[in-house]
Amino acid sequence: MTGIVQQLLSPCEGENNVILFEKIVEDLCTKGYSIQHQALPTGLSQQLSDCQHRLSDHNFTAAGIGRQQEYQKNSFVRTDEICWIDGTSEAGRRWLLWCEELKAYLNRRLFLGLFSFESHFAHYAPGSFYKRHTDAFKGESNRMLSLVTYLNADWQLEDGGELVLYRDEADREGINVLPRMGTVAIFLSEDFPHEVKPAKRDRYSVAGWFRINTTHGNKVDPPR
Ligand SMILES: O=C(O)CCC(=O)C(=O)O
Ligand SMILES: [Fe+2]
Repeated sequence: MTGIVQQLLSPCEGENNVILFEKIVEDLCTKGYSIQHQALPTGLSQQLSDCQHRLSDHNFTAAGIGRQQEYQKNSFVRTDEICWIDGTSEAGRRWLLWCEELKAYLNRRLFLGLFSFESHFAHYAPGSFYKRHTDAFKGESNRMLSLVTYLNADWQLEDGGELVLYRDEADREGINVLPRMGTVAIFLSEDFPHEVKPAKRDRYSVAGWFRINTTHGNKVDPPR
């Protein structure tokens, strides 16, 4: 663990993280994905939720698909709104540090060579969705691991809005994940098509990606 991260964590929080991170490692090795409930350190989900609610509407923009020049809004595919997390808020900083710690742990245990992390708040208004998609295409992207955490208290089955994670292209059934406060879903970005079903309530989350560095020759890896 890096010094700065260690300083900001209580000993107990550090230990809990290691137990959780090890479960994630085991799941990633055996299944390629991991779903963990009440995974975030005490208070962090609530802190993120408060932070997201304090952000006003103008901080959020309609989400798009694709990267850089190919980036485009496409309301057939997704209708959520997003706001990137840059670490200017206390909640954002704590979240980024936790993800940094997870990244270091995964690199140490699995030699993944994860290099950077990017994440955003997302808001799905009632009826919003994100159709079946893959976060990275084989050989084309440097997104290696996708991570989502949810910020919705008292979410019930009838509220809809599940994340459905498909084991491969042929899988039509999938694994359903309710977007409940503190649940974390993490999966190999290239291997798991997934979708967000329309919800009946406002659905709040943070989605993020661990990336490897694809800088080579004189082509520098862009930040996003
Ligand atoms: O919110 C979720 O459950 C998943 C979001 C997602 O797939 C994405 O932002 O790429
Ligand atoms: Fe996705």
